[in-house]
Amino acid sequence: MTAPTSTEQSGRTAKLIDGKAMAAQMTTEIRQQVEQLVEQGHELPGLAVVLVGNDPASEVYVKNKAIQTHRAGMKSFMQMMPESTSQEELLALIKELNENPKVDGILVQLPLPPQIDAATVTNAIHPDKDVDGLGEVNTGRLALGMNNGIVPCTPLGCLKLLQSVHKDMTGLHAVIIGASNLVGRPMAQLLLRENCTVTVAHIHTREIEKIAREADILVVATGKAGLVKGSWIKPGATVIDVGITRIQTPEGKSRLVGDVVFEDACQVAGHITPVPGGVGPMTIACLLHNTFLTASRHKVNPAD
Ligand SMILES: Nc1nc(=O)c2c([nH]1)NC[C@@H]1CN(c3ccc(C(=O)N[C@@H](CCC(=O)O)C(=O)O)cc3)C=[N+]21
Repeated sequence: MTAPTSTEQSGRTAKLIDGKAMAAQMTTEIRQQVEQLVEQGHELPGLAVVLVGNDPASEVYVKNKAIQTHRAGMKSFMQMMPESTSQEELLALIKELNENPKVDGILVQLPLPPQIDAATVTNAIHPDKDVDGLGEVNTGRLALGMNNGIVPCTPLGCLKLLQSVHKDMTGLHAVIIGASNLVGRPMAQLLLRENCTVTVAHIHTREIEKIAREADILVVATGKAGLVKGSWIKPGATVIDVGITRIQTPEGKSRLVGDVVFEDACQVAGHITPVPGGVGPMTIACLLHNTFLTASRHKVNPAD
């Protein structure tokens, strides 16, 4: 890459990390693996997605997951439940899905209505069908550095995006902004496993801008649109933007933005993921990957 000269006006220096293309490639590979499994006489892998309530954004995501599941040649089971569903009713459904041999993976779309405790529900999913990797067993395996667990989809997608830029992350300083169970914490575990020096910054962190600027790898997962400005980024850093917020434009339309001010960050970063087209599609591709993984374990090595 040639360095931009001072005469270049809006010299976008950052290279885009194309999550959409990587996800499409992964989906094609999974489809081929599914075909091999079927040729060996096994049934199609099946993914059950449970949606409670009718949040329009969640409905879009869940439908998208079903479309991608079919694209990978796998079976999808959609379970829509009303907003008023009790925790007992949801737990009863999960028990049924745990026992159903056609179901290899179970995902309960978050967030859940207030009468339902997300942790209780997540832990009710059998660890071998926990394709979100959010239950205690798979969380524990990741924390212990074991490689027989299921890794949560979004952090796994972020890792694959990072690996497309960095062959070896040993010794790099990775700063993660956001400490959620869904993204920040498992991301920290994965980057530790890659021999990074890991800092997790969160809502109580002091001098967060200064810490962010020390990052060779900056993963932002706060859900706060435009939190990270260009000035927060070390020149040449790799930036992974996990946030997705739908905002209204002055023209009365809506568009998706990330947690990073994209245009500004492009002037400073070395590599950056766009929103949309970055982490989102990789999250779904990793869900398909996890479903294929659990299906192979159920079907090919049922004793393991
Ligand atoms: N149990 C559970 N597991 C999840 O993995 C989970 C969840 N609950 N609840 C909600 C979040 C959100 N999430 C997304 C996945 C894909 C896109 C995605 O494909 N985004 C596209 C744009 C989609 C659009 O146009 O709206 C993109 O970024 O290019 C976005 C968001 C998974 N989540």
